[in-house]
Amino acid sequence: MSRSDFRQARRVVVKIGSSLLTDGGRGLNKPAIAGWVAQMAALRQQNVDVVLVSSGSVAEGVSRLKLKARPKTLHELQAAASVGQMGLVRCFENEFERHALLAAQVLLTHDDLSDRQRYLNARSTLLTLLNFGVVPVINENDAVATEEIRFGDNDTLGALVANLVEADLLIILTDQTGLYDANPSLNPDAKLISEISVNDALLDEVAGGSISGLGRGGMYTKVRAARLAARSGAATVIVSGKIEDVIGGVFQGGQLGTFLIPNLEPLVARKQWLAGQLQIKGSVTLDDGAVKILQTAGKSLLAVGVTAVRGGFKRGDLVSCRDTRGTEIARGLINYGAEDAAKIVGKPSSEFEALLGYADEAELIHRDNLVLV
Ligand SMILES: Nc1ncnc2c1ncn2[C@@H]1O[C@H](COP(=O)(O)OP(=O)(O)O)[C@@H](O)[C@H]1O
Ligand SMILES: N[C@@H](CCC(=O)OP(=O)(O)O)C(=O)O
Repeated sequence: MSRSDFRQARRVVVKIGSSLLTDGGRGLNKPAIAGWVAQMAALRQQNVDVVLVSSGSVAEGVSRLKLKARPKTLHELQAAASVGQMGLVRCFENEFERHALLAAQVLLTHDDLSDRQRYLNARSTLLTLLNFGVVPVINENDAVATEEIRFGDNDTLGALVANLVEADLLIILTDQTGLYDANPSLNPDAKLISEISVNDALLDEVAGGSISGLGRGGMYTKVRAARLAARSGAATVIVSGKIEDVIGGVFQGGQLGTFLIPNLEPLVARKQWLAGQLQIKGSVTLDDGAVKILQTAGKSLLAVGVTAVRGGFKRGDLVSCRDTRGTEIARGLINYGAEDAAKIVGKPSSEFEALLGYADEAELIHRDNLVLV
């Protein structure tokens, strides 16, 4: 993969760090935010889906509450984040509105992405927002995220969101030009790394922590995020948010910041990621027509093509799709639990509501969540 491929990206996650957003802790940098929003709006104009992961709630809360320093206790941090998040969303909403775009606040905790059912729910919500042309503005749900369930840094959250929505590109905007071969805040001779494979062991040596006291992870969590994002095939660029039209420049393949090259093609990566995610919890038997459609047309699996259901799986679990001889054809994340799936097999989605009393997705397994074996 090379930078010129970024132009083909259909879905981009932009992550903006605390120190940038709050201008080194001096309160929200509104002119800069206006600039990034304009750049994201330009991507939307080109029909590229944009998801924003924005930090800054704690830093903005500290500034609004006029605290002298970032609080140390968790409850004070949570209170500061709650105050600051108001400022963040107000600012983003105003700015997106100028470009006739709707934004949506989505606050996530680690649990939301590790629990299969909530993972699927979060995914459906985000994809639905993107279908509506809305820009989701995501942050960690700091008010309730206790130590055990924290992502802690938004680089990790950005990468998990990139996995969740299967983004092609993760752009991490920070206060440095990119990743250097040593921390440039401490070493004036440090040199910028323009491109490097996410697998390169050098990364483990050069990526240090944050020293500003505003951000949390430094380059260490950004490198880890790039590796996580690469698991579903996304490329990552770590770049300064201060460069003019930085988002557009990266998207056009400009030599900006550090490009962390994913090690696998998106499709292969996605397949491995899905397969490696979980244990198989059950199986569904497909009729010959459904087998053919899955194998040749890359379509979603509909209940109408399923003849039987086995196992005690829940919504969001990984199930194996087998032909009538029992040979595995594909595996994927199923949208209905075993009990409900058994009620709708062989039926068109128009009958789901009458059969179940509710209707969720029209597909039993969406093609994005399905990999051929
Ligand atoms: N090798 C490196 N190259 C660049 N910056 C580094 C490196 N190692 C550590 N850093 C630190 O990482 C910081 C950026 O991360 P962080 O403060 O968490 O910002 P953000 O809020 O954008 O996530 C830089 O300001 C720098 O001090
Ligand atoms: N959720 C926290 C962000 C954590 C954080 O500081 O992240 P980052 O600046 O990206 O290293 C907040 O909004 O303040």
